[in-house]
Amino acid sequence: MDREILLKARGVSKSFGAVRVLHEVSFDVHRGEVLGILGPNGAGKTTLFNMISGDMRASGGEIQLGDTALRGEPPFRRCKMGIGRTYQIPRPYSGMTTFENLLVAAAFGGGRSEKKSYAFCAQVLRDCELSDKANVSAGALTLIDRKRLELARALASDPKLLLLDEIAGGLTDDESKALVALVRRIRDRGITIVWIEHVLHALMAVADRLLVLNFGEKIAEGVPTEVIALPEVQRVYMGIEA
Ligand SMILES: Nc1ncnc2c1ncn2[C@@H]1O[C@H](COP(=O)(O)OP(=O)(O)OP(=O)(O)O)[C@@H](O)[C@H]1O
Repeated sequence: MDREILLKARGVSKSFGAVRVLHEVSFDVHRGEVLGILGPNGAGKTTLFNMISGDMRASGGEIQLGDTALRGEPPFRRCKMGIGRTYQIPRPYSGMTTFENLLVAAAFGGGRSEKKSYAFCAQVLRDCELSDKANVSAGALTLIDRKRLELARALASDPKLLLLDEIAGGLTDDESKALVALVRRIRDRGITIVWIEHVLHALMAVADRLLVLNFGEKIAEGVPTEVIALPEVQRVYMGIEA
């Protein structure tokens, strides 16, 4: 695998008042990989995404995309720099059609003429198997299609780095397999992915490496099969006493 570092996080911390939710978390994301993030509820996973996307300001530490420090950059600038993300609670414009939602996201990511945006969004729709829902109002989509749309919206901003926040929950086995196949296709197109997911088998099917958080601290990082076999990971994540 190419070991070039696309995202570098060093000592990232976040507190809400006296409550510390992330403590000195450091890791690298290599270009072209899928890094899975595991951790029990409240471990700080989404907060970590908020630090990367700029939705929240870190209390300490540094994050770099390539050679560029992200400190002080607002979310829309980070999006234009190539960071796309999904949200645990999807945020489509429900009154707009699927295609219109993508056009808005593409305009936010920027850099394309209107004509090129149309062609690009049509391609993203095809990739995400949503072409036949292009003119359906986002509010009327089924769960799997809402998840596809959330992913498609992030892709429409043309990211180098895609942050996926729990997109596999609540799906049937077949739907979750289809989602895993889609994540693989996105990775194969050269987009680097960080995926927070509780659905372990989905994550294990595609992640190149895993990082585990517990109480805001990194407790493990490495090859997925080795990481999930660690006694501490078994204890905190799977509730298994070693
Ligand atoms: N805006 C906020 N104000 C205060 N506390 C917050 C805020 N956002 C998150 N927290 C707290 O920070 C901790 C970490 O939350 P976070 O959502 O990052 O966890 P998570 O690992 O993503 O959990 P889950 O798997 O349940 O989504 C939790 O205790 C949460 O209550």
